[in-house]
Amino acid sequence: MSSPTPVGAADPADRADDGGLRLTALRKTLGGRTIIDDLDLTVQRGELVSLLGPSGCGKTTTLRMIAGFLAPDAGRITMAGRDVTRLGPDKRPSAMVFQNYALWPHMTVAKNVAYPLRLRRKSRAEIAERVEQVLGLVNLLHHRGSRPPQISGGEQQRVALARALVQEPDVLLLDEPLSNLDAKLRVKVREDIRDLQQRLGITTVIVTHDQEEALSISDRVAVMNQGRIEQFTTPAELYARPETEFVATFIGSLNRFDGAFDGVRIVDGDGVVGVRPESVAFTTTPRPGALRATVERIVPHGHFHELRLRRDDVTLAAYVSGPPPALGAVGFAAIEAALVYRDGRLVRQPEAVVA
Ligand SMILES: Nc1ncnc2c1ncn2[C@@H]1O[C@H](COP(=O)(O)OP(=O)(O)OP(=O)(O)O)[C@@H](O)[C@H]1O
Repeated sequence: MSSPTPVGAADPADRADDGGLRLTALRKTLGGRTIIDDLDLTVQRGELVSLLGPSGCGKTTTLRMIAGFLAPDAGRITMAGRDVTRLGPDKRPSAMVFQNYALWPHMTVAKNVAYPLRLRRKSRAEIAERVEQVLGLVNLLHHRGSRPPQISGGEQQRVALARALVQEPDVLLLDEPLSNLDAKLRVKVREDIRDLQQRLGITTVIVTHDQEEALSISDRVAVMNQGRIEQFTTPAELYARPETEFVATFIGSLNRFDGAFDGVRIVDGDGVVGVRPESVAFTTTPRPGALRATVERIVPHGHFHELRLRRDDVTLAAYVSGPPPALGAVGFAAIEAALVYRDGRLVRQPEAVVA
């Protein structure tokens, strides 16, 4: 028998909360459209979670609600076990790094970083000490007297990060933190962020539309689609067992066929079969169930090649390591594993087929 929870009593779910971040039944309507719909998400203390999804799926809206810049229409947000749903950004134990960094161009790096502490009326001595400490953490001590326009994009990003960290937040929020950096710097900065996040053990949520970025630095990834979370799991699990057709298509590359899979080949059926290019083996000798196909295109990717194979009106992407076959060569494409979806949901685990 259950009794109603008395008003003001702690929610049992909160007591189980280990101190991270919890979103419960979050909802937001903007311009007459439901942008976020009944969204639940639990981020453990010290965990790094990415919100990943296509443009317009509601990632930034979710992050802004977590930060307190946007009020949800319904639902609850707790941080470190405390309900913060009705608190403004400055009253929450969270700090945000904005996509455009939002630095004051006329202030020095040190003054930018000190800014949130000055707002909180910390003493001069404490401010000086904490600013030095955090500039050390992000390797920017030598730039403490520079102004943002005088330093590089990557350095500006570190100033923005330092300005968030100096607040010693329980929850660190980053909105597309790497989108303004060039490809090479992006990889370095994302590793730096991950490194720092792990060293400080800080609960972190990152918004990104870049799957490689999300998969490479996150403990878990929440894939969003049209205001909902499609799947929330580890990067490895997300890739190996995408639970919906949307996730399978969004993460990595996929050969997509209408039909069913009999363990060796695509057959008639009312589902969708997804085959990763690395699950297609291309050989010169026939194999049971393999499709005779021609190498129509070869794309080098450094340590592997991507082949486009054609048989009549069917094309198939395959990855091969080692020397690629010749263009126009005829061989046999065998499907070694497949993901099968019905009504958009995974119905069968990928399986290896021994020929
Ligand atoms: N103030 C607003 N009024 C009306 N619609 C809005 C408002 N703010 C955002 N939206 C809409 O809400 C949807 C989600 O926007 P949001 O910025 O959260 O998406 P996103 O996933 O972060 O996308 P992106 O990767 O492009 O930044 C979009 O369709 C957007 O047009």
